[in-house]
Amino acid sequence: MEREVQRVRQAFLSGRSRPLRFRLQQLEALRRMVQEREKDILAAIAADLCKSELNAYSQEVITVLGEIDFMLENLPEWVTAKPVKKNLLTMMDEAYIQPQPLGVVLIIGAWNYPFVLIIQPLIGAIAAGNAVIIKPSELSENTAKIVAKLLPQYLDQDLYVVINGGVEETTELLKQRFDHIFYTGNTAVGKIVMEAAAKHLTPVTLELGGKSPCYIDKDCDLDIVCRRITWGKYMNCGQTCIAPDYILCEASLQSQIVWKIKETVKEFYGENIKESPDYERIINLRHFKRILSLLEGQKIALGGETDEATRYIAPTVLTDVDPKTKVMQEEIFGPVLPIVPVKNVDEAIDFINEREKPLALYVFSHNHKLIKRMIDETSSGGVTGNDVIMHFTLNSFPFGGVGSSGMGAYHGKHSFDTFSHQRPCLLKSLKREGANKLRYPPNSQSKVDWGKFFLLKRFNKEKLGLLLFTFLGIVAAVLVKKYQAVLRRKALLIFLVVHRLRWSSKQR
Ligand SMILES: NC(=O)c1ccc[n+]([C@@H]2O[C@H](COP(=O)([O-])OP(=O)(O)OC[C@H]3O[C@@H](n4cnc5c(N)ncnc54)[C@H](O)[C@@H]3O)[C@@H](O)[C@H]2O)c1
Ligand SMILES: CCCCCCCCCCCCCCCCCC=O
Repeated sequence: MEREVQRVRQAFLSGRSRPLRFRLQQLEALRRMVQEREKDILAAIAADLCKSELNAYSQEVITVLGEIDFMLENLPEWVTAKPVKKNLLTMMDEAYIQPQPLGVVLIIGAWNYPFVLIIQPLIGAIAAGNAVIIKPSELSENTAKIVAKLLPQYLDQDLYVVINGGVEETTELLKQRFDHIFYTGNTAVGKIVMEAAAKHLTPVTLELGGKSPCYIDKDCDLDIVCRRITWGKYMNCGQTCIAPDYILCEASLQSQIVWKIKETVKEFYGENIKESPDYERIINLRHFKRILSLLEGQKIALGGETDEATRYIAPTVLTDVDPKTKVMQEEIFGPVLPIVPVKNVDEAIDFINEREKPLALYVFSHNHKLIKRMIDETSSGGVTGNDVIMHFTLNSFPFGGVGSSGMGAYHGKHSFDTFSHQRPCLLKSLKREGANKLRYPPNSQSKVDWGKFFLLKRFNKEKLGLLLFTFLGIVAAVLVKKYQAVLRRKALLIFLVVHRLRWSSKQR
């Protein structure tokens, strides 16, 4: 493992991942890989999650292709150094911020969207000029294998490396030194990753999970609300990090919600859900049993049917759920939707704020003010009002959690920033040493006063104009009387002294 990381580091140190042309070419090659090997990729995702290829394409491949195109379009501007505002002490210097790659990045992916969750951060890491080691989830083994097979056929083989394996391999990998670790998965392992990273002071991005609440106000169109919630909750069989985890609403709305979700389930998946190509299965037996244990002692208002052999759990709704029960203590990550009755929006806000900060928050209402209030008075990674999931699709948004749902963010420019160091660069001349005497010892009150003037004085536009005018006058004088260098310095000095004295007297 150590040798593999060393090999990738050597490749990074060769400098070839840095030029813009190279980054664009690698991103184009990645796009070619996705387009040319689409069938293999979709078959792998389909095998891992019992997912139709159409769904695999719309949930994973579209996002990846969109992200590559967005990077290709914007990268030339993002890599360009950006000049910054200067102060009086640096006004003659060059000052800019230059984004630079961090070095060798480790990307650890989760199984639930096994392709997009490793390829989307990879796109950002390549765009920012890094070398990358990718560790796909071992639970989605078909996708892990196809990615390990295809990437070396399209990308630089020493800069971008896939390492497959389980907990043992990841643990070994985490002992190595990286320049950034990007982890997607559950919060408990997130802590393990952060602890390992701390040993090398490696920065981390943690894309974690949590219980994402969904508040339904009585002032709304329940038909539409329930259709949108049904889509986001049962997509990928509930195994989506930003799926609505539970509903908060007034008790009287529960029966209508159950009825409307029931009707929508029929509309989406037909009479026989098991036969629907659009309804997936639980990833493995451990998760299947974990989800079943959440149903114990609950009032099942819809669904509840299961089949262990195929790891099928029907779209399920629980009503009158007690917040102290197990289903409300952990992230469900399955097709089970508890409804917790609350008296009103105040109680819903308190309920959310008494718990860990979620990855997503959803609120449905015709009342725009109520939605705004919910946003202002709670915290979560992201919010969608009157819909679910959709904020994930907008690559101008930073996607990530807050508090126990994660730290850092990615997508679009935010990925580029996550994998870049914003390096401040100040380029001075070896001339004009006279001005520097101010900061050299021995110090004196007069020097401190000058320092205050240079660093604290704010020039408004008028004064800056006057300064520029004087400066141009001096330059003109210099041109005419080249030999009168002494005079030029004196003129500047007089101007500055007058200004400083006026400023000091105003301060007193
Ligand atoms: N925020 C997001 O973008 C996002 C996306 C998807 C999933 N998630 C969250 O991830 C969770 C589901 O994923 P998961 O955690 O079951 O995925 P997982 O089991 O695939 O684990 C994630 C990664 O962690 C590694 N790992 C597991 N145990 C480890 C250990 N002890 N030490 C080191 N590495 C270890 C795995 O090899 C894998 O690569 C949910 O909580 C979900 O909300 C978050
Ligand atoms: C048939 C055309 C469909 C058009 C696409 C519609 C948008 C689909 C959005 C799917 C988003 C998938 C969410 C992935 C979340 C991954 C992170 C958490 O697990």
